[in-house]
Amino acid sequence: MTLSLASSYSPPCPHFGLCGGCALQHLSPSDYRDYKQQKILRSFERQKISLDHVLFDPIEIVLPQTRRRAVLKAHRAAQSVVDVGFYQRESHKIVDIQRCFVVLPEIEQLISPLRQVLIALLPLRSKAEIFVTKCEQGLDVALKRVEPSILTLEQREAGAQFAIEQKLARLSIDGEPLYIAASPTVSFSGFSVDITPDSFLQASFTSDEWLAKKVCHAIPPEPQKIADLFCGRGTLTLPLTKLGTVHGYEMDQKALIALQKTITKHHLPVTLHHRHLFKEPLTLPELALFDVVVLNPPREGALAQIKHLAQTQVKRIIMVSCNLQSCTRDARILIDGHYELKELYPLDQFLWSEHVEVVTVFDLKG
Ligand SMILES: C[S@@+](CC[C@H](N)C(=O)[O-])C[C@H]1O[C@@H](n2cnc3c(N)ncnc32)[C@H](O)[C@@H]1O
Repeated sequence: MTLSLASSYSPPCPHFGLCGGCALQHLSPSDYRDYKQQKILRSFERQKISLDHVLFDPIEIVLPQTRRRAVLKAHRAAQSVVDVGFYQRESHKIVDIQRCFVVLPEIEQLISPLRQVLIALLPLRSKAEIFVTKCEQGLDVALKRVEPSILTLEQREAGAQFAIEQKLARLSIDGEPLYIAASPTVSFSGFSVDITPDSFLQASFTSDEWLAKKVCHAIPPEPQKIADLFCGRGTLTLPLTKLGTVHGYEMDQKALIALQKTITKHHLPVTLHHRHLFKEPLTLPELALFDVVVLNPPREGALAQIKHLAQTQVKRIIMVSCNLQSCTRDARILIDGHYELKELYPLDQFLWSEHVEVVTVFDLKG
């Protein structure tokens, strides 16, 4: 399918075409679904991976107004003018937005008050980034690239006043909390985990639940010894504890400390390991200790780890990938090793973008 901005479907967002955020909003819902589905098929074809005998579900598309995090850009263009929004496509010019149809309504509603408070906080002609995350206690807002030491007492008071009026959970400025009403947490499968403004999180609560459901469903029924590689703050680790004992591997220390706090509080059967899995992937003897390996690497995939995994006898490998290119490359290596692809579940968690998330399930051959 060719993409053209002259498509007859009318995009809902008034900023479409200028804002770089939602490149595919001009496609009708059915064309959009076909486009994503074809994109997945083409990626697997490129690696000559047949999907003929694979359980391949139709793509699950998240609803608009469900994204729980936005990284907004701001620019104080004049004395009383602050632009707040996203970059234009292939540009560092900010589109000053009034509407955003992907984020949660409460994040959209914060944009206008944010614009007002930034008039007080941002020096003239300076720029900032604003991380807004929905947590269990409200919104966690972090301004970055604003030097906190140069803020006057009046500016700090304006910031705190804004946080109180908007009922924020926390407001921080370049890593320094200016106001904390409650320590922000996100709940995975009913377990609350501390977050920081730059924590890795899946795009929405729906994504957490959908991914956890697909991964848990692919775990065989008898109690399992499970490795969760690239475990982050436990989006998958915590739901997996209902199905066996889990070993989580991750290189982000802050994420591990937050997850350990939750594990200890609830006496969960999880052991965490601080590990750089690109430099030091799990070895064949280490992998032999597990019945199932779950991995959810960053965009570049997990080449070094996959090369080891392809040679193991682990019964099942479940891979959650956010990049079709690295996903299919790594799938090809597993298939050239001891594994066959059995199941493929796609998730469209970044609505109207080119991204696709996929869960793939591999079983040991024969
Ligand atoms: C796509 S996220 C998945 C996190 C978690 N599974 C989740 O669903 O929230 C990838 C994770 O891999 C971690 N990571 C990135 N590079 C890594 C490496 N070389 N070794 C170990 N962990 C790494 C990141 O810190 C991040 O938590």
